[in-house]
Amino acid sequence: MPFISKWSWSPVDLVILVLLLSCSWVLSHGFFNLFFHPLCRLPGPFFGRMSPWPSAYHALKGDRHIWLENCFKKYGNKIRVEPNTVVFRSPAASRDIYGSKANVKRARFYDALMRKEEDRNTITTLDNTLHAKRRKLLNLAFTERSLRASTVFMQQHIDRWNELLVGNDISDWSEPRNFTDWVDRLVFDILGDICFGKSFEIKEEGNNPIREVPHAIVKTMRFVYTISKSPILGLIPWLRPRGLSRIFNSIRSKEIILYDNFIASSVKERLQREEKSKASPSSSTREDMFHFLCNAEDPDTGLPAFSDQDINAEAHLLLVAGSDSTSVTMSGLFFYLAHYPRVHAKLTEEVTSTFSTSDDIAPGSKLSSCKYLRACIDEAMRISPAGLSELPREVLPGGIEINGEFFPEGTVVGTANWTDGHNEEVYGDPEIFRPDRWIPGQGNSLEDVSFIRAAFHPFSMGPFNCAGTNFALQELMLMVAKTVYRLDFRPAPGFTASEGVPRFPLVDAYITVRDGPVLQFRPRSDY
Ligand code: HEM
Repeated sequence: MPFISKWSWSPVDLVILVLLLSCSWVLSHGFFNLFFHPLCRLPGPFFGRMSPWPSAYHALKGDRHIWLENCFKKYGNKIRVEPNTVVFRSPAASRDIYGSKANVKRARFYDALMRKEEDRNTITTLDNTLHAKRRKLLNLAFTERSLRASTVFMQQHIDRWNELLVGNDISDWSEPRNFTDWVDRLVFDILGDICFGKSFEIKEEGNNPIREVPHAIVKTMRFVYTISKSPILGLIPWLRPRGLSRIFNSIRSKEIILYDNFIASSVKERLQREEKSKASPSSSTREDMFHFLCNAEDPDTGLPAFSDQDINAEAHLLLVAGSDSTSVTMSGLFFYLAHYPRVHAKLTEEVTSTFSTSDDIAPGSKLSSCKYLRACIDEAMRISPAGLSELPREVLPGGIEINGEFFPEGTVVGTANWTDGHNEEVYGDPEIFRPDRWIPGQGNSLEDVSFIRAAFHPFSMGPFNCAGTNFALQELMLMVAKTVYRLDFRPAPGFTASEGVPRFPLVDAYITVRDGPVLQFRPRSDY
């Protein structure tokens, strides 16, 4: 066959051919994205409009939120940061995208959060109807009754944590404490107790391999976030049953394996206890979140709403969604309190004048009357938000109007908590930690406060908003009030923020990654 021998390829020829084909694919796609894509007229960084790689690069670096901020400065309040993604910085756009009537669903990004199909839970259910059904059932774990039942566990953990923060020598400042690590442990223990009726006990001294789990979650999220911003995203659902799940499984760190096993065994144990208490109704039932999930019934069939596999998947969601978000708010708040002594003093004054002892601090009208405490928490969620970049939503058939402009089906849209919270047009002095901005009469009119409140959505809004909002706010109010009542704290020597306006450094990985502040604690002198 002279024809074939004439056309035989050497390995070098093949490599060159593959390279040429790849280059022409990338260039023709880039060319299309720049000049013929339906969004081609929108402003944004040149390479971002051409391909998703700049976005993936900043996701890898962890500074995607800062990149968005710089793009807004350069191109205005609407930017095309990826060929098919438009991010906005305006309160009206937030309402259009996340409001209850928005014609959107969660974007494919959420698919990347699952290792395998069986891990699908409420946040990764992309179909709106299925999500609504699942969310209605998940809400059963967040009723007033379950919140009340969880209060006592929260208080016990916080009381113990305060003791540990001070250490043995109460007459002097404690050893320097990396507050992020310490608060991660507290929040994990509370969630373990409330979700499974079993605390992880990682805040206690001694060896506990689960203690590494919060770090392992961060590592996993940084990896997943980069993948989710790369062109590989679209292939994930196809690749998952074709080997990707196996690869993800095999590269799990030992801490994540340990954590997965821990959740699986806790879920199993907790299910058995629930069965037992059903069998002997006279025994006391622990009304943790798990109890409500186990007993949820599908309204259509009357059968248990969640399979054991579903409960396992929801348990993972509750632990990740409930831990990092609360923890970053605490770390941000304590960083700013340590660097703004007047704010710290005003907060302490409010809490100590409201309660006669730290043990009296409990949910109720007195705690709700602490307006400055709530303002400090809001200010922390504005300046160090949980989730820095956009929560991506995909436009459904029929398109959507955002700020009066039409966007077609398939466009990915969003607003980013970090750039929203640092918007000078809304906050005037966004770099300053100023809780007073949330309280009318402290140099602000009622209109000023209503204006910023209307632009502030730390828990998102609409059908995909945070299921744990009330739980999180109660937990935060208790943790902050008890800690400032009992303890004094300061930046450890050598750990004060450098010159200029202090800013708590944050890394974007869909969740907010943080480190520090490094603080020292001691009992308050008049405590
Ligand atoms: C300061 C604390 C918290 C903040 C700022 C926060 C914020 C958020 C946000 C912005 C979302 C939407 C995420 C997205 O669409 O990608 C969300 C979802 C969620 N959060 Fe929270 N969260 C906090 C604490 C908690 C806690 C303590 C729990 C539970 C124990 C929780 C459970 C959930 C769940 C289950 C979802 C998914 C809801 C759904 O898909 O329908 N969160 N949270």
